[in-house]
Amino acid sequence: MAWLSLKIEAKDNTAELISDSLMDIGALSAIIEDANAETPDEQPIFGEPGDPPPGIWQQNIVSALFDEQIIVKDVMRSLAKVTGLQDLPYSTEIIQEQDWVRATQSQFDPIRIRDDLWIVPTWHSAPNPDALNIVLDPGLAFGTGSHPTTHLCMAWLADHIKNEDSVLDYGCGSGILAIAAKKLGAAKVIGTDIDEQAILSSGFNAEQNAVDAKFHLPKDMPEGIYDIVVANILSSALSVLAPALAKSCKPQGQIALSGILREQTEQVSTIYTQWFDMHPPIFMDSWVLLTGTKR
Ligand SMILES: C[S@@+](CC[C@H](N)C(=O)[O-])C[C@H]1O[C@@H](n2cnc3c(N)ncnc32)[C@H](O)[C@@H]1O
Repeated sequence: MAWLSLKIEAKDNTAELISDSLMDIGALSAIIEDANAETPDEQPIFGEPGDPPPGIWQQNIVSALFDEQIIVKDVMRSLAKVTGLQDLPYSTEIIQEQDWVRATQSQFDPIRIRDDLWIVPTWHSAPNPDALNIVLDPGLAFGTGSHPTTHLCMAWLADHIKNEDSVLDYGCGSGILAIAAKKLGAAKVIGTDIDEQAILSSGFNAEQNAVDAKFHLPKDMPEGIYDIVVANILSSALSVLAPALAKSCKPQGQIALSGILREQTEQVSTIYTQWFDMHPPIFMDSWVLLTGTKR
């Protein structure tokens, strides 16, 4: 058995119309991807809950899967009729049946943060069984460890957590940073996220790693003040949350902030300087980690 993959180039204001229309025409699936993915022009979009729908990139590829027997010219003709869009550039490819589970799993290898700290998908054996291994399945919540911001936060936690520290993970996603914090020796770890799915995933992942960390929606958070506050959220949220995050950090405690693009370094750092002595930024690809000590 084989399928036909049809890829259509689309501008930002037509991608969704094309994708929906392809499903109406009989596609088995249709997805929208950044046409500049994995190039320097890639546009990072997190799609945070509560944001206006970020939707779509400026240049998109709409990828649809059809039965191999489909006549592509007919599909393109129907698409033009339904959408009013003529002469859309497209390409096709025949996809042979494969073991989809294995194909998906093969995209996720263990991720090395340091020699002694790894993120290991559940179906892999640990490359270094003596390391601190965080066992994680790529799930619905953000935080598989492959993103530079997660990597930056985790490496920083590994260098700074002391036994008996209390840690707040603000925007916990999959719970990866909270779990790392606990495995690195923190005495008490709490995570929060506005996304209910993230709270569920975090709890599940903590259990899978046999660590005791608690996760709550912001409205259910117990009062608390922490030695370390880590927040890997977008800079807009970090700016709004600054007074609350500062209040959650003990005097002489540390804050670690990421989700910030290089060009936003100055802007975010200036806000946090009100409460923290900020340290030199640490960069990875287009991203930055900002850290500071509470005065
Ligand atoms: C970039 S992910 C980080 C996930 C994980 N901590 C990591 O480092 O990989 C950001 C998370 O912050 C959450 N988030 C966004 N805005 C928030 C807010 N105002 N309060 C709490 N969580 C928020 C999102 O739902 C998302 O799960």
